[in-house]
Amino acid sequence: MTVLKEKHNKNTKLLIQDSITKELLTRSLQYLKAGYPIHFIGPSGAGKTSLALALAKKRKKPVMLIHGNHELNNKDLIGDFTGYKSKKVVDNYIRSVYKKDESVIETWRDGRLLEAVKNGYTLVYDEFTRSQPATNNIFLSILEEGILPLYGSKLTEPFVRVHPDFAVIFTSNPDEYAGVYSTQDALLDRLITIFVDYKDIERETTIVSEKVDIEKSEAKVITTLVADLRQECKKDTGPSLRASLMIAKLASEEEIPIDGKDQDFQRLCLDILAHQVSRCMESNKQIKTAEELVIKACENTKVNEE
Ligand SMILES: Nc1ncnc2c1ncn2[C@@H]1O[C@H](COP(=O)(O)OP(=O)(O)OP(=O)(O)O)[C@@H](O)[C@H]1O
Repeated sequence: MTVLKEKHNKNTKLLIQDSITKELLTRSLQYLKAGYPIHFIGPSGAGKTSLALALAKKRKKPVMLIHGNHELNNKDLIGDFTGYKSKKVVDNYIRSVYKKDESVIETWRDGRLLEAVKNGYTLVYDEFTRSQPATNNIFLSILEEGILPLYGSKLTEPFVRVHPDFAVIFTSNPDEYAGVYSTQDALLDRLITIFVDYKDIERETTIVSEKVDIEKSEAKVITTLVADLRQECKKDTGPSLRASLMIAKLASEEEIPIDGKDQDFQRLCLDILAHQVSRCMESNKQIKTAEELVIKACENTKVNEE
């Protein structure tokens, strides 16, 4: 017999604002208001993008989102000619007179950065160090001179003035992460860089229990287990809050008991955590060692009713 549990639809997109997060958002908003760009840097899954989006929302201006990647170029940022529009008028109203007027014009589409700069939007440039430093150079003129140069765009005006309401929030992973470029000092020098680290177990537990339909004591089992495994990894690597949220969501939806001794729960933890933990291992039996660590961490868990 299946017992149907009543599930509440929790908002998985919601940013849980504990006092530390609230204070950080308030400070950052003040810096933005004073005209300084914010840069959240920290390990994967620490909550930088969520913070950046929540901060952008607080400005109550339209938000433009750009994701860094090594193929991003000035055409994506400034804009490009997308094709041609032609117009032909043939006038043969009087039979003895034949008049033909033909014109072809190129059609231009603004890039995301140009649109944000012109209209005073809040730009969230997520993982900006995944774009090539040369691409990001354009931000030097925006932040220093308050202009967006229209390099190589064939447009008649050489630059666009930055709208006074324009603001930018960057996020990035530290330099040692795979696939990121080091940022030019000149750009970093113009940003207020705030380190966003993993949260402690209490804060992660509150987030997991607020976002997923499980008890706080159950959320704590998961976040403690994940934090224990994170200890096995070097600084800034290892499983994050994202892994805790995945385990909690799947256990809740699949009705898997949150019990470290339960085989289904162990299987779920292995699937979500073992590969990530194995990447931190130096032994030549990485995956096996990681799996053993995950099972050990599961078996060490205890549910305390709160
Ligand atoms: N304060 C919070 N409240 C609710 N959820 C949060 C909070 N902080 C982080 N999360 C959740 O944790 C997960 C990871 O957050 P996010 O994507 O913002 O991390 P990130 O630091 O940008 O990671 P990456 O560097 O991998 O892009 C997301 O599912 C996000 O919803």
